[in-house]
Amino acid sequence: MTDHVTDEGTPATYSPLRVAVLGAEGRMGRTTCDAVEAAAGLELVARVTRGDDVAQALADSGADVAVDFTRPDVTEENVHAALDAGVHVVVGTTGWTAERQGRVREHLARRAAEGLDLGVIVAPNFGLSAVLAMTFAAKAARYFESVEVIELHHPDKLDAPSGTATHTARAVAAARAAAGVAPSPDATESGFGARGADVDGVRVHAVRLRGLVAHEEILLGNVGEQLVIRQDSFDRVSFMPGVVLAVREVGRRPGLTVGLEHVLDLD
Ligand SMILES: NC(=O)c1ccc[n+]([C@@H]2O[C@H](COP(=O)([O-])OP(=O)(O)OC[C@H]3O[C@@H](n4cnc5c(N)ncnc54)[C@H](O)[C@@H]3O)[C@@H](O)[C@H]2O)c1
Ligand SMILES: O=C(O)C1=N[C@H](C(=O)O)CCC1
Repeated sequence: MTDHVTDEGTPATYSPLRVAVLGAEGRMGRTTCDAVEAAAGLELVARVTRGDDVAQALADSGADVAVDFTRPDVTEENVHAALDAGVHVVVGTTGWTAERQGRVREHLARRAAEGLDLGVIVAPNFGLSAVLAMTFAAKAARYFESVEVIELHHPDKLDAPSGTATHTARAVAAARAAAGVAPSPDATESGFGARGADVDGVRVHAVRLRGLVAHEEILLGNVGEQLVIRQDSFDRVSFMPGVVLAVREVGRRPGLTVGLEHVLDLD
């Protein structure tokens, strides 16, 4: 494992950071391969696709960092394979429950006890507009009586609600709980299916529509006023500066980091 990068992403002593992309034939995987190939100081050493042996591919390529854009049902297995191979991991795939995060923390602790400090960054959204929207929403949440989240995505998406909306709702709920704010008022007695998912007490609504990529609105309401925070990713290239930043940073951050806001020092 080598230490390769400066803040600018320019190698101090030139030795490119070797990157493997898992899910390389998917929508995000293809875009990530292009971004890695275009980024200073990064070298794309493996395009790992479904059916490949992840551990073998990482070993054969000598990767320093694996980037996972696969599926919610395989991403945890890929992370454990990468940690076994001594490779840092950047994860964009969704589906990271508290239990999954806990198992990865335990695995990282075992590796650290063996003398290998590895980093894993899990980010439900690498888009700057999305990370800022979540951060602003969490800051605003304590000042409003009501808050609900609407996420809007392309119809080929496998999971609902989105990882971004789940992360947003959890952050909003935590901020309101810390401030002692009561749950959003809701007199609903029937038709609960129309009220969306309940994420830590925050209602989250999922729209799937052809033509969309990834979008989120956080609605905050008081008597006589409303604040709407909205972000739109119109193109998957919007995620790439965040992905490249995480790839450069992950080796400097041992342990599990959940959310790009921590890497951007927005927390
Ligand atoms: N964090 C973010 O900013 C962000 C942005 C967009 C999408 N996502 C998430 O990324 C994930 C992928 O999204 P997508 O639109 O690229 O999906 P996709 O279906 O286009 O691509 C997933 C790819 O992974 C491959 N795959 C499946 N199992 C695999 C395995 N075991 N090893 C290697 N490859 C495997 C599939 O064959 C497919 O090519 C989703 O969970 C999505 O929600 C996150
Ligand atoms: O296209 C997707 O799928 C996306 N998934 C992430 C989520 O679930 O939040 C991020 C946005 C795009």
